[in-house]
Amino acid sequence: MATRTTSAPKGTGRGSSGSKAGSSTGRGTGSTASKAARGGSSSTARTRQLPAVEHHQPWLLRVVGGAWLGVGHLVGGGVRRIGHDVSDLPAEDRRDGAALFNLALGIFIATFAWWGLTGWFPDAVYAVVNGTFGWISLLLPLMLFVCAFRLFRQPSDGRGNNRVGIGFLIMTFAGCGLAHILGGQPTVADGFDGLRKAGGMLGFLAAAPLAAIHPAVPAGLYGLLAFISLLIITATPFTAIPRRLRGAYEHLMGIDLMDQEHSGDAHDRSYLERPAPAAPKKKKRKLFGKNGESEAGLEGYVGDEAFEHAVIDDDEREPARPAPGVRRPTQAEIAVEKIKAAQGLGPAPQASPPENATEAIPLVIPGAAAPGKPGAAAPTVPSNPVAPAPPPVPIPQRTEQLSLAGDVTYTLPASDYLTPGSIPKERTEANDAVVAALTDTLTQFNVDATVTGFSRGPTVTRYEIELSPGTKVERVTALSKNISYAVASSDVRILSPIPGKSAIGIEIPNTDRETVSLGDVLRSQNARRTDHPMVMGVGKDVEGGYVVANLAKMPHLLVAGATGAGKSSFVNSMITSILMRATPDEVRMVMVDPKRVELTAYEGVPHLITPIITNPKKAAEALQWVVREMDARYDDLANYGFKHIDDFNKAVRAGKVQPPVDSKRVIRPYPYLLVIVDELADLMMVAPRDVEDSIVRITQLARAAGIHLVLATQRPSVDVVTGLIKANVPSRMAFATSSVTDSRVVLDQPGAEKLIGQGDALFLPMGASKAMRVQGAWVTESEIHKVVEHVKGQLQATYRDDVAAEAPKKQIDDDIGDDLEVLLQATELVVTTQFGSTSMLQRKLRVGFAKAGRLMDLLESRGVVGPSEGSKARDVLVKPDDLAAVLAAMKGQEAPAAADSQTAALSDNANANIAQGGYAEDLVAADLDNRKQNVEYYDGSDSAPGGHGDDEDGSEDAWSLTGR
Ligand SMILES: Nc1ncnc2c1ncn2[C@@H]1O[C@H](COP(=O)(O)OP(=O)(O)OP(=O)(O)O)[C@@H](O)[C@H]1O
Repeated sequence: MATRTTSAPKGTGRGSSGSKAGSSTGRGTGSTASKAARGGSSSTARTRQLPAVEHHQPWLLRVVGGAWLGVGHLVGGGVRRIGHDVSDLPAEDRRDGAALFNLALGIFIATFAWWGLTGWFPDAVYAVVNGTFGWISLLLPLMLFVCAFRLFRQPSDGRGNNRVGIGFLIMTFAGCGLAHILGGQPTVADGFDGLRKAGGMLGFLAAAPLAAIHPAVPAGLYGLLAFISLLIITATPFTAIPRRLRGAYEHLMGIDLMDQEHSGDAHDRSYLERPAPAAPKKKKRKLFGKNGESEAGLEGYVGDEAFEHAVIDDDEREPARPAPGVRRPTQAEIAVEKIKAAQGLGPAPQASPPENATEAIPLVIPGAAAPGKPGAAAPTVPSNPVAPAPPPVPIPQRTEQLSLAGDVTYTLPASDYLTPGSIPKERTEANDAVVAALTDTLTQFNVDATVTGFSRGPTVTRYEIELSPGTKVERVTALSKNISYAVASSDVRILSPIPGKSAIGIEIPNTDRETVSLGDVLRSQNARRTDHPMVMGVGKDVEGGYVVANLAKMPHLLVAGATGAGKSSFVNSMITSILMRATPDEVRMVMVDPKRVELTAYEGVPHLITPIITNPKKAAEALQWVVREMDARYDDLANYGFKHIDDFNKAVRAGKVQPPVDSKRVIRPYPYLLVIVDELADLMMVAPRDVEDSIVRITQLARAAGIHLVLATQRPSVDVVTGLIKANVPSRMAFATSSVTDSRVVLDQPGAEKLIGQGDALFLPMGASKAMRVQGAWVTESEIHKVVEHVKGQLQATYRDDVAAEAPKKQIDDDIGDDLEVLLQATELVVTTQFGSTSMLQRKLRVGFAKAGRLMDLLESRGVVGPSEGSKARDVLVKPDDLAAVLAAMKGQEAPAAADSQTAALSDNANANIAQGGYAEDLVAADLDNRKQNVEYYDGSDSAPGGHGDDEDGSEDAWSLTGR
């Protein structure tokens, strides 16, 4: 009390606040902690008082204190470097003074208890210590060393340190009692020597009164107490004892290693060490390997994969908390089961054999009482232990992909270009304070619910609340404003329930956010689980797990958020991920950056197919080029009978795709094509119809062609992200939006408006029902520069000049050339028969296959027929009645008056064709030229190449695009 009176701010006239503080402290740890959580004035006042206290310290004390701390920091620095390095602990979190004290005391006691140092001073202290604790004093240095080690390395884990300290105290007490019984129950009358050889004075006082009843009473009681203290120190709940014992046994016997070999780790190791391919049976099954191809070779197709999803799963992540009475098997148990199964001794392991135990590891919070259960301690369980930052193991180099087409050797960037991030904190005092504040709030409002744990992510911590039976969920959700008030944060988000758990989640921003480095995400087990070139590091989720996703499976992504929310940083992480993992032969990119600044760093990387496009008009044209590229790829897929480009590529690599006889075409695997638009709004302003049409066309079909769109915008309004675009872009990444309306546009649900910006995002990959909160991966400018310099040093960019070039406006006649006559005949034939078949043109007009295909393309571009539909005949869009008008328009004559409407309809058709799959009139020439530039023209014999001569749409066979 005296301290509080002196430390209250002087002369501020706030005597009442001082006394209020006094009373609140009197309520115990919980309320003090809740005040800390509320931060603001109380904590500020407290920090302000400190210098005043220090000022009044005598100088000698300050010098000695400073020296002590100096030595503490020195020793602490060394201890923190041992094993798993935690040397970058923030200075304000350290407790080196207290740790050094424990260490010094331990050494001091050890000098005489262990090493028998004599002298008047050690003898005197020995007499005191040994007289008090008996031979248990031998163990004291050990306990003090453990405490010192924890305080040096985990000073912020206050509750954990207290737990260990309390455990040791109980253990000492119980040990002395036991030692007294085992030492023959000496009495004081027998002399102190007898007491010293037993449990000392403490043991005598603890055990003698009970021994009067029967010696078995203190023996049993203190034996039990010693056992309990062991559980407290090791944070082992009763229910987990068998599991821990088995775990320890298996660890000692080396069974855990076998377990790893049998499970995911083996895959990772094999990844690094590249064992001979002859031992796949023990490997975890990996369905899709490089370029999404099946490891099983050509037998597997992309379409074999059920429940496809974009996020690379974290097998090691704790699954949902098991229902009461059901326990998940441990890794070790699974290993044992597997071994038994392999030996024919038992069935293969089940995913979750029911057993009567739970997994929770309660950590007791002193003073934090569970609501509705007065006096009961609320256990706090980090529901999902935070994954430590992955050790800086280099991202494995994929040697098999290092040679590019044309015998170019390509080395992927070294993983140390991306620096490791800060070590994640598992739990800080702020977390404990929030737990106390939440508990207080629930108690105040008489809600029968308990804060059962929390998981700390980089940006927010999710606290879990479990309701007592009969308590309504609404009773907690209705408290959202009170909770915000109690924790002094307006960004509280309530999840009811946490997906996969019977618990309510309350997400509260961390006062000490952590940066998620892209390097760490790409080095994580999840990222190393696959070497698919389209995998990107997304960030870290609320449970501290690394989120890694495959862009090819999204298959298109909308990134939206207010300015400064972190979109561009996300796009940077995405591009850098690709540059780190993929060669230009595997992934090519088209970057559209109307803002002109965001993506300039990537100019010149060999993955680009065209220089970065900054002009919105050209960007719209580039999208149309993508449509054409997609169509060309589809033609190949249709001609060679594949449904997905991965399967086609696989067949090409296996030499199973041969170009048509007489063709000079060299068929190469198609790279994935990633089209990144950094500001969609700018494009939509210039050419909304064209852009929307192209996007819709690409998004509807491009997945199988290996073409993927990423559309970013800071204006997620309905005029930018139109209904059509939304319907076709299934994956969403929402950064903080300025309104709930914007959140609904992006995610179809509210939530993004509650995000706290700077990389805090809700990720909704295709197929997921609930958005996942992630802190986006962060990559610095200098890291980007290093990576870009490296890849530019490997290979020069070779741009295609037709992507964003002005589409040449050719005259119709030029386009048709000498073929006008035959085109007119073809038109007549198709319109009168209402049958859009290339083979028919070939037969009736007696033209070669290639020419029939070209005529069909011209008819499509002029809106006479619809787009190719594989082997089916094309739709005929012109009625026989309108034939005259169409023919006149083709000849360049004025359309007959009666046919005016048809001419208009014709041009409408042509426009509509853009959306439906055809090309606008003025793009046709570019398209054809484009194909000619990149293809070997199959100068057709009458039979279709590649054995597809009977296809109705055989024209498509005549044009073969050379894979780049
Ligand atoms: N993942 C992240 N981790 C840490 N900080 C981030 C992250 N993402 C963004 N930031 C911080 O937020 C700032 C703004 O981010 P960014 O430029 O990506 O926003 P934006 O949404 O692209 O904004 P604009 O639309 O105005 O370009 C960055 O400079 C950085 O300081």
